Amino acid sequence: MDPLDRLAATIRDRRGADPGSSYVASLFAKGRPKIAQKLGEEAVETVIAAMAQPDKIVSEAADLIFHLLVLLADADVTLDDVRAELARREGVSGHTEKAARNA
Ligand SMILES: N=c1c2ncn([C@@H]3O[C@H](COP(=O)(O)OP(=O)(O)OP(=O)(O)O)[C@@H](O)[C@H]3O)c2ncn1[C@@H]1O[C@H](COP(=O)(O)O)[C@@H](O)[C@H]1O
Repeated sequence: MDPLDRLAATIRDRRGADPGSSYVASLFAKGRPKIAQKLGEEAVETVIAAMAQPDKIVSEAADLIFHLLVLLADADVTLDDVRAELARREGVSGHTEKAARNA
């Protein structure tokens, strides 16, 4: 199994686990606003790394993706849902999509 799918499955399995022994369960227990806040913080940290600390980009991107997976699980959205959306967009330039939206 792809490591991302494995991580997503682990995160799903943490629903209802003990928040004292699982960081993911502690995020679920705090609720979506806290999960969304953490995702935003990790996004900002990734941006800062990109601009000023390029050696930290990989680690910050991993934190970002991890917290995105927690948010997706909390919202009952699967990686396959996201893959399907990306596949739907495949081959459509962002410029073309924007022009169609604004027409
Ligand atoms: N990939 C990760 C992962 N990446 C980052 N983190 C944690 O995410 C947290 C966020 O970083 P911060 O510096 O913002 O943490 P913090 O200051 O403690 O957070 P707050 O006090 O602000 O809530 C840290 O505690 C990291 O350890 C992760 N925690 C867990 N995983 C994976 O999730 C699995 C399940 O984890 P548990 O639920 O803890 O068993 C693990 O086996 C790992 O595979």
